[in-house]
Amino acid sequence: MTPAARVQTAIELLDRIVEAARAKAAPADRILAEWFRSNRFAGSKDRRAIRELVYAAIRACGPVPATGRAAMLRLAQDDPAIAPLFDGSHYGPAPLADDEPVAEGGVAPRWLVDRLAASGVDGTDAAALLDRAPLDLRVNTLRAERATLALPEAAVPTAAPHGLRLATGTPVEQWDAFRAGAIEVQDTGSQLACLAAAARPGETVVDLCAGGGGKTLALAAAMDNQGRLVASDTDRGRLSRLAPRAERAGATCIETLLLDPRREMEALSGLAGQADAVLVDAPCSGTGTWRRNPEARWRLDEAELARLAELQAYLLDIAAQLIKPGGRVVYVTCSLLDEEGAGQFEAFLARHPQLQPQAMALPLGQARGQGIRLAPAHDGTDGFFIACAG
Ligand SMILES: C[S@@+](CC[C@H](N)C(=O)[O-])C[C@H]1O[C@@H](n2cnc3c(N)ncnc32)[C@H](O)[C@@H]1O
Repeated sequence: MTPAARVQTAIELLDRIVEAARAKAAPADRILAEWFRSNRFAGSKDRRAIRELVYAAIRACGPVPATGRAAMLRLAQDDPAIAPLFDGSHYGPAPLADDEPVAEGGVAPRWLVDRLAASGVDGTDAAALLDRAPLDLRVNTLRAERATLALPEAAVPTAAPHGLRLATGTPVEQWDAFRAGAIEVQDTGSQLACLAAAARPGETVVDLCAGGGGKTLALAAAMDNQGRLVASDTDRGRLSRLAPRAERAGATCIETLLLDPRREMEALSGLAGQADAVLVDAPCSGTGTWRRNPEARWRLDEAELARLAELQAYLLDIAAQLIKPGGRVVYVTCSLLDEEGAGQFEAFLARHPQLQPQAMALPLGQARGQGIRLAPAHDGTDGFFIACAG
């Protein structure tokens, strides 16, 4: 494909991504994957270039752009190599007309920029939410040790006790160490959220919103496979991805538990007052993960944020029922908004005066309310709010 044809393809894909974001339909990654699958003439260099253009254009637009072309013209303001490719060549974009609309730049839609600023995230802190994320690994201590693990490429130790960092795009999934379960791909922030849970061998631990088990596997390693680790979620599809991952990782202490939304305690009743620790990695806006998923900021609206905040409070209250006296609730969201972080946790503590905030020994982050906030600009991790009460 010519460079101009790549730009035109990226424009057409952006049109689909914008439409899907408005309709809360397929995410950008899936739209790209489907296009690549059904257009085999695009070689690996074309695919890489198109993906780069699409994601750079998504990052360059704050609010949802009107069209893919307007989004690409916004990117062209930052990248002087793009405008000359609007040359009307075969398969390329039509030449530029006078006064063509250019999409608005910025970090996010205005209402969301305001919410972030109200949570103390603005200027360079806000801009860093759209940085490109590095590739972080967690060495699985059930299979290997960071100090002695040999990998095909040199990796830099991170602040997380078992963490390593590599350049984005390193094909770790093809490495023997990955196939053997010695390493997991996991952002440093996620690893520190698991560290905050301080799970120990022999404990009863509930990972209430376990999803595909990214954090469950880290908890199993911290417990050295000794004790009871219950991974629950309401999403059957996500939860079903945990078993093969656990097998690869050699994690044998995990039980999965599928929950019915709004009837969670029916399945969890046997654990009421039993858990040493409950990790609540709650569904959230994901404002801390825009580095990986920049299009998420086009999908969020105020009603959705309010729905998520209500669900987070509800899940925290379930966690409070599950811990035994002296047990702990560890609350995590990959969001930088106070309504999903410090404010949410403060309200939880107010509803449960028997619980006190607990100190967490984390090597990164800044205090925010009764917890700790990790941020791309300050910590080089995804954004997270992490807090513990017991
Ligand atoms: C942030 S994700 C969890 C990610 C996961 N812990 C990991 O590390 O890979 C939030 C999860 O909460 C789940 N969830 C949503 N509503 C829930 C509910 N009522 N009870 C339990 N889990 C719920 C979602 O299905 C989703 O998997």
